Amino acid sequence: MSVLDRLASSIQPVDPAVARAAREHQDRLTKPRGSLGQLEDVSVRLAALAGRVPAPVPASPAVAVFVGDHGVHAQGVSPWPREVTGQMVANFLAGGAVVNALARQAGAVVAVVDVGMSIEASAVIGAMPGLDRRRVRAGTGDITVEAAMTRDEALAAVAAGAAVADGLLRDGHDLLVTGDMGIANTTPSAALIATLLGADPAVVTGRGTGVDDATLARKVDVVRRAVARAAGDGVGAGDPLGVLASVGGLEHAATVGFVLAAAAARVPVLLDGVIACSSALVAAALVPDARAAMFAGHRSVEPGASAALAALGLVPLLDLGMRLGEGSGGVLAVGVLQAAARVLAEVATFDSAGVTDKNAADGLGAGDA
Ligand SMILES: Cc1cc2ncn([C@H]3O[C@H](COP(=O)(O)O)[C@@H](O)[C@H]3O)c2cc1C
Ligand SMILES: O=C(O)c1cccnc1
Repeated sequence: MSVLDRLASSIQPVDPAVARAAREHQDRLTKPRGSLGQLEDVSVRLAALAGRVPAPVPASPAVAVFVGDHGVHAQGVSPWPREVTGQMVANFLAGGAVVNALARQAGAVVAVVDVGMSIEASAVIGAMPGLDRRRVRAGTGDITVEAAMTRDEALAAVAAGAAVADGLLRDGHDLLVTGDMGIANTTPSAALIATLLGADPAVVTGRGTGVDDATLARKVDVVRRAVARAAGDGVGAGDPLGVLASVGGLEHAATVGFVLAAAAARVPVLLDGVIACSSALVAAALVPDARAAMFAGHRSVEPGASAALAALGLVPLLDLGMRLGEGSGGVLAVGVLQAAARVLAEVATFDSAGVTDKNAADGLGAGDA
């Protein structure tokens, strides 16, 4: 049985009756119905995922930063050299990156996982204690001319990501967050989104680290060529694993496995930016019920992220104009997700607190207030 079959068979749909019970309980809390906006929806989704009302308040978050390099870097889609992938890995392990600071703020641990660093990137860091070494191959192929990786390599990276999630869950973590590092990885993210959604590359390709107009134009053309090359190889949206292998990245594949393993364990997984959103599209295409475990941490500035979130039916918890990756927008949303769960678990009801409930009398429904 392949890792995908195993994950798919262990992901069950949520029980709509639990979601209804959570919504009814939310509507009895001492506040005007709907006054907590999206927090109410998140609390209902968390309860449905947990299979009980209220859901437990996540107490131990963990972010996994999956690292990979990209052959398409040779096309000039990012101004940053590949070595930066490795240098940032050293920074993560030393606790000095943005994701480390935000994870400390959120009380989250940071796992750094090499699933696809290039030789150039790994050469700059040497032996790195603390790095979780699960490299499937040293960087992908240039997606404008060849598949990023083979299907077997994609499956191996999916398995690596799932194993990381399983390990974190075994260690007692109850909220997972996706993270990524890989210079040029916003390009395969756009290619995944364009292919899976049938979207125009010009609409879903963004500036990544902040490329100039000329580089953006080249990047759109690169994504267009990658999508066309994949189609020429007979790979289309109906074959999500094929799309992942053809135009994705190793950190994307690992993120797919990470998200699916969270869904299998009925544990919420906070998605970060465009790399995570493109990976989540693949995961949802493979196993639609996995969407129940997905929560969008934030709305990345990258246009592809919004396109993917809309297709997934996810509303981001934060919208701060961020465009970093690493898991930064995911860990920043940990407190919001915990707050949503805490409200449903701890706020008194009109009955228990002896507060007069005008909601029903006024005919106010959820969303009206
Ligand atoms: C110093 C530095 C830290 C980062 N942390 C995340 N990224 C982010 O930027 C990269 C993707 O953007 P592009 O496709 O334009 O190369 C990824 O490594 C992503 O994680 C970083 C990028 C840099 C340069
Ligand atoms: O959306 C993201 O996560 C992102 C955006 C720009 C560069 N790296 C990552």
